[in-house]
Amino acid sequence: MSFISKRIKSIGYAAKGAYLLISTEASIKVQLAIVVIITIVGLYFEISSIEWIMQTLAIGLVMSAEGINTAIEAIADFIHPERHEKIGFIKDIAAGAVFIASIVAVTVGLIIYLPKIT
Ligand SMILES: Nc1ncnc2c1ncn2[C@@H]1O[C@H](COP(=O)(O)OP(=O)(O)OP(=O)(O)O)[C@@H](O)[C@H]1O
Repeated sequence: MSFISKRIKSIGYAAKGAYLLISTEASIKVQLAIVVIITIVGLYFEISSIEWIMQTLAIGLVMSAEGINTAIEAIADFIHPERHEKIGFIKDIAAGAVFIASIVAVTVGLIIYLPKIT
């Protein structure tokens, strides 16, 4: 198989993964709803290109972290379905990464919108 067709196949698997994430993970569905709301808010306040870029990066950061967290949870449950202190620790730090990304995203949102509503 050529380099190009291999890469195209990989993009197909990745797109399938994104679909699986959106169709199975409740937290990603909530984040997608937030994407729709924040996009409407951005259009309403006519935010600048830089603000759109910051907002898009913040959302992408959270959703990517959530996807990786979901994958880590799935691996943990697959390799060790029973409760174990180490599995709890691994899941907690993976969730911690999503928490940090979410704080960054909220901070970006506050920097963009607080001056517009005060
Ligand atoms: N096998 C386990 N052993 C020890 N602690 C666990 C185990 N599974 C989960 N936990 C604890 O429960 C928390 C929640 O884990 P869980 O896998 O249910 O994730 P979640 O955030 O509820 O995600 P989701 O709703 O997508 O499944 C973990 O962060 C960890 O503290």
